[in-house]
Amino acid sequence: MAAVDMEQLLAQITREIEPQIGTGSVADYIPALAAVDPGQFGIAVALPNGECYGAGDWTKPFSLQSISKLFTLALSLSENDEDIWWRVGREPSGNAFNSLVQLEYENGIPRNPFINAGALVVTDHLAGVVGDATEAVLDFLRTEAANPDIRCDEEVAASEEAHGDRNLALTHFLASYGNIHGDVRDIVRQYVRHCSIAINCRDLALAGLFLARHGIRRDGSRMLSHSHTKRINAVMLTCGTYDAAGEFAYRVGIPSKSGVGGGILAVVPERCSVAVWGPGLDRRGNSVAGVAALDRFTALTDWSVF
Ligand SMILES: NC(=O)CC[C@H](N)C(=O)O
Repeated sequence: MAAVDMEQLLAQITREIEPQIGTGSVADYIPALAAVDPGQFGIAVALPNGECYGAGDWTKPFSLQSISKLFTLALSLSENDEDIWWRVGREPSGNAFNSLVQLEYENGIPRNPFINAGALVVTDHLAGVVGDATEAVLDFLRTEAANPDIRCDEEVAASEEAHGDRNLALTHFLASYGNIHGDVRDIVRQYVRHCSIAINCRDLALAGLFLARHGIRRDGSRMLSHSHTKRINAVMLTCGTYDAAGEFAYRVGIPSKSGVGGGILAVVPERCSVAVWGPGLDRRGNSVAGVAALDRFTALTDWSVF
């Protein structure tokens, strides 16, 4: 698709979903996120050659939140290290992202890396390899987006840590099964800090391009094998939008990972990565305007994995 077409397409999508912007409710269990103006919306598309197009508030930073789970998983697998799959599964949970109930009857092995329990285990695993999982994610995002200014929003991190009983409970519970190897408080802190990274749609789309390029990074080096990339995309499709993944696949049809900051990173293998942001969430925790925009994007381009 020619450059000018992509710009027109994104402007058209932004116009079409206008009635959805500002609907839904902002995440209020993290007080710093509750203060975000819900009437914002941005979309960016990055092409495999590195060109990037956007519309709306696409250069305005928002809280990465659960989308960071995608980067911790990719970084964990990047050493050709499959050990993580002994500690976390690959099945949709059918439960809320921060649910505790499944963990006990599944003996401390979280269903997948994209629910909080699974991401806490992945953070612990990555920390064991690289030392600090947050720094590893920041370094990756800065390099792929060519933006050294990407930072953790310390106010969001402090707010989340101050209201972090559930994540602490999950981590202690995982530790009781031997599925956390580091210090519980330190792992929760690293997890909260990579969730609290502030990023805009442009930088996020660029950082997600490796998934559209079968594991190749911005500088041409290979981060993941073709097969590992395909598998991450598969887990995104089946588990990336919490317990709405079935409906999301039906409506949108491309691998995606959402976060309660209202962002969604989506991938069309070989064609593009797309980042959308709208802070108003539906009851499952996915951005209302973001899902609507991706729905229009795949309908208008006819790009889908199906
Ligand atoms: N689904 C999300 O985006 C949740 C991430 C958030 N940091 C939490 O742990 O609750």
